[in-house]
Amino acid sequence: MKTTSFSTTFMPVRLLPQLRLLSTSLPATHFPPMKFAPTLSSSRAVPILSRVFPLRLRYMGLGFRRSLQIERAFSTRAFRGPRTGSGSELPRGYERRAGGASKSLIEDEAELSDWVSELRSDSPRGREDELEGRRGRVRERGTDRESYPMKKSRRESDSGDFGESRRRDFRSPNQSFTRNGGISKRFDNKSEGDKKDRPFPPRNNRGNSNSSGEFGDSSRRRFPNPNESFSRNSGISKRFDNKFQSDDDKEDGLFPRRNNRGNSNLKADSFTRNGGVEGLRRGGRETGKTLRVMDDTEEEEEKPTGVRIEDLLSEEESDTAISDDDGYGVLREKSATSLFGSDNEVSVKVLPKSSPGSSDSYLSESRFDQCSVSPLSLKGIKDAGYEKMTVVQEATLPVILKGKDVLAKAKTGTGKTVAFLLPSIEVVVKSPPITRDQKRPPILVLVICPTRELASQASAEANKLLKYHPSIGVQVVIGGTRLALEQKRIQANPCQILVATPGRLKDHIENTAGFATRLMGVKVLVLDEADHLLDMGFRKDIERIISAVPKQRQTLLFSATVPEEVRQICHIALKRDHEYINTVQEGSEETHAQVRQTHLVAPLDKHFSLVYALLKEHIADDVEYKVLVFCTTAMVTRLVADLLGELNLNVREIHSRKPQSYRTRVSDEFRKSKGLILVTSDVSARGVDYPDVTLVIQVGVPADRQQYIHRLGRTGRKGKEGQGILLLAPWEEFFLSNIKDLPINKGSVPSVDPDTTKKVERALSKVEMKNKEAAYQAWLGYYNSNKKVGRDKHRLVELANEFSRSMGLDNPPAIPKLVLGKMGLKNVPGLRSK
Ligand SMILES: Nc1ncnc2c1ncn2[C@@H]1O[C@H](COP(=O)(O)OP(=O)(O)OP(=O)(O)O)[C@@H](O)[C@H]1O
Repeated sequence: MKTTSFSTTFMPVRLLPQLRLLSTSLPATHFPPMKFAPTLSSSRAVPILSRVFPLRLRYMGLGFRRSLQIERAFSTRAFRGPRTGSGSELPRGYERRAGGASKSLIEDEAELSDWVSELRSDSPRGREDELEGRRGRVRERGTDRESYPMKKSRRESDSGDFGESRRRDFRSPNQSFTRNGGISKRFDNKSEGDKKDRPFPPRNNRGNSNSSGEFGDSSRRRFPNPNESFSRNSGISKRFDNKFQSDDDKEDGLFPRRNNRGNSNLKADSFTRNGGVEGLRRGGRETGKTLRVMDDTEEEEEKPTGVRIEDLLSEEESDTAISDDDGYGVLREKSATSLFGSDNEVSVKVLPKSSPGSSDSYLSESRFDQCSVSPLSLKGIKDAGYEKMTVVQEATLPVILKGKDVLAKAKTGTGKTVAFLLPSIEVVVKSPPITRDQKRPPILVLVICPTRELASQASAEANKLLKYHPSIGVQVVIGGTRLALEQKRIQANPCQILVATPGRLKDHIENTAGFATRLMGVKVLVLDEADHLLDMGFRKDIERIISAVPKQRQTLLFSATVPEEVRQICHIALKRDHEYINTVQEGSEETHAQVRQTHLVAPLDKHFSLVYALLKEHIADDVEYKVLVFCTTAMVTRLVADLLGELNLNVREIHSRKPQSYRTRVSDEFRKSKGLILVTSDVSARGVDYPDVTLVIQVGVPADRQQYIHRLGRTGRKGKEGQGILLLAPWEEFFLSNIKDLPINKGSVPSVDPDTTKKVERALSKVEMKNKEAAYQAWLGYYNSNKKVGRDKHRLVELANEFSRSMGLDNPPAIPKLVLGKMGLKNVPGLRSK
């Protein structure tokens, strides 16, 4: 193994402070003993290459690896029943380890095109959401990126923007709903009656799980009446209250004739949580770790440009491998008593494996007014419709209010945003108010989110909580708009709380006068979706941001997934004595029990028809359907949305190639709508809080286990019922080993009748050729970066051409030679170049 010593010779001067930061925060005693595997690289190209190639460090706990196989025979009925024994046999004292999925670091072709450019320009890059803004800047700066063919097609395609929505059914926009902000506190019984052997059991009796009668009257839920209008109440952030007017309202004839989802039978026990110590979610202390470069499921990848694994690791990362134990800060169990007892440390109690009745409740018995937050915040909380704390709020609030750094893990849709915002607001409340003569008032709370949607959502939630704090301002900087406009806005509207995406924030640090000074006031730094922000795609930006805020601060890291890598590197942001609060109960999965998960394995050429058939079936079952279809890349997303639009489904699309104004509009619409399908790339995978999503379909292999969990987490939020389907080709089945501890069942592939197949083929023939070409190229890029699929280039090209045929193309589209070269695919038989 070749080792190169780390040298600053090649290091840009501006990176030196970050290195200092890293080195001072890497005490040798901070990590458990580990086998040192990687070697180091000093090249400036390394961070870029490390994003280009899907390599990640893998850490593995000693001595335990879950071996339980979940291979229950699956019929479409099977997953409706209770999931006993589906992977809860974890020995005490162990936290579940993340699976060893390889992560594709090229999330979509935007990224692909950017890394192609990076290889030319050596400029740093972030991930999908950030990329779009940067592309804009790059264009402004006049680089040659425009020459990249995919960009060209994007510009062309974007021009149609929302008007391009073809013949999609826009019935929902004319409707606004009455939504009571009340919190759902019940699960609904799943009806076992009326079962058919199909992947989508009818949603009879589901009830809409809104305790205060949201849509309670089923007669009002007859959605197909496009003139029906509802009023909408709280529970939805202000920002998303804009009315969206559709341009189209066509009948597609796909709506069901029935709506069987009446009020539910309640299973209160499974939903409300006993506030006693018994009810608390706890995590066990981590034992030693072994650093590995790869896990069982991974093998050394073939690197197209001949870069070795060791070349992709930085010295900082390698250093972590030789540190010792106790690098994770304090892992303490929290109990409800800690909320109200002044300073007393809580009793430590590890819950046994999930027990009936405590499995998946997200609300605690503790009320907000029982804890020490300011009366005005309490008023805001009340108006937002929150009374009891969620489990993660109960567990983290007292610790954060004490000023401790926290790394918190809690399932999707369980209120993490309020968990970090509320105590942060309290810090502002206790700080001196901004005075008029302060030219550059300090930013006291800085919240970083990986996507624009998420940042907007967090700032909207903050505004809700700040309703009675008129002197506290929130601003959001997310890119997608011209930097100059944003500069003006943040200068004109002083704020103490800033919510930002990393790339745009970094831009402001570097280019906005006085901004860096304002950041020196930061008292609380929050990384939402922390594991994502700390992975290789964002790491450099995050390090830069951390170096721009004071060392004396409180840092909060939140996510639904905290893989070992993050535990290992969280010292980048957190103090040594931080607390790791894991509210995912020992023995319980990281996904929600009330979300039925299925995987279907079918040949690639059947996927389009299957997606259509699955959607049709779901729509027929549930008049209030609200579906997210996740695709591997932005261009594949566009293709699938085009296809479903041609098939007259009521569909929207969202991905990084859409302008921000469009993304915001579609996101708002989907948040408010029912009877709508949103086809999306991973811009919607994390954090986005769309209420009442009934089904999440993931088409093709997700980037990794975490992404699977986050995507699935768009349904089943706040304890509601939901369904997830993962559609894989046979050669993608390897991914299942990464999620084998989750309660996912094998589904029987529905048969697609010849008429449907023909209908889909006809619809595909109407999809624009350039969109198919772009999808093909993007598909190739995505799977090329997957270390399993991309390893065998010949096979990869065969599969890509299968994908091309599945789009109805006789010949695979030609790809620019330059792109093929950068993908390491030059001269691979079966590819056409231009
Ligand atoms: N105490 C509470 N009581 C009831 N509802 C709450 C409470 N706190 C937050 N919520 C609501 O729960 C929903 C989910 O919250 P949030 O989006 O913060 O979840 P999350 O845990 O961050 O999810 P994800 O992991 O997907 O990012 C939101 O609609 C929010 O308004």
